[in-house]
Amino acid sequence: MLEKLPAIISIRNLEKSYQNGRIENKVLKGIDLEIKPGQIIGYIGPNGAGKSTTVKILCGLLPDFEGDVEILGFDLRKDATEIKKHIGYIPENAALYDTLTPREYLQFVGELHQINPNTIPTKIEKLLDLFDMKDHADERLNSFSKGMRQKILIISGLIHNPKIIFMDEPLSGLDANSVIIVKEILTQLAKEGKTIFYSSHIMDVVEKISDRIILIDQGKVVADGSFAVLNAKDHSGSLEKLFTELTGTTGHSAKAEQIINAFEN
Ligand SMILES: Nc1ncnc2c1ncn2[C@@H]1O[C@H](COP(=O)(O)OP(=O)(O)OP(=O)(O)O)[C@@H](O)[C@H]1O
Repeated sequence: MLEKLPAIISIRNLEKSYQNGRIENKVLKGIDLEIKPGQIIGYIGPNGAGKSTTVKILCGLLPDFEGDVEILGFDLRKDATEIKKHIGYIPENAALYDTLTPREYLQFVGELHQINPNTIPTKIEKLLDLFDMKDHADERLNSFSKGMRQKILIISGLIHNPKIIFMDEPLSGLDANSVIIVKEILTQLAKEGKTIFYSSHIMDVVEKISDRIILIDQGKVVADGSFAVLNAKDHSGSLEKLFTELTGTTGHSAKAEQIINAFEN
């Protein structure tokens, strides 16, 4: 069934380099992916693997890349503005307008997305209530904790009902109840046909919510499949173990001991 659906995101030979002075740092070294609609894609990899770079490219924030990307049938190079209408981006941290209140900020974001201004307040009210933020609706954002800011960021990424939601470590700073709510929201959104591209280091969440897990290391895809399929190949038992086996970072207790020794001696 899923095989027959056209890809909602199609990535061919994606490459990206950063120039650090005279030195070129090639971060993505040929990523090929076809992503079908209505799935939660867990995008994982070690620090510096190129996850945020991929997400930023797909959201049209880094136009300088090699390869071809099509999103919703639009060419990312030519039609980034059209694509941006249909996607939501929830980064780990983002600059919010600190002097605004959540109500003002979300109204502004809603209007940028050209939602009918009369319907935005009802939407905001509902979303703030769901995230337990109603009591803070008229306080300035500069007084908010990290988790409270993250909730506003999540709402602002979803307010225009995007078809594809890109999330880069979105649970950062959220308390246990909020994490459960966001996990539930993502599952529901995928059931409604939304596609979620979810990049994170929190392995147990990725393992639980993802229909498909893509592991990248040093700019290349090193594993791709559902957890059940990947686990059947590897028999690691958990995504965390699979991650460490495939990215070659074992011997953690010896490393911890070396670090402690380095401080003590
Ligand atoms: N603006 C930039 N200028 C130069 N180099 C960059 C820039 N952004 C990222 N890099 C480099 O690109 C590589 C990949 O970074 P990226 O943020 O995509 O990794 P990541 O997989 O998201 O890592 P993490 O898990 O630590 O967030 C790193 O080596 C990083 O130093």
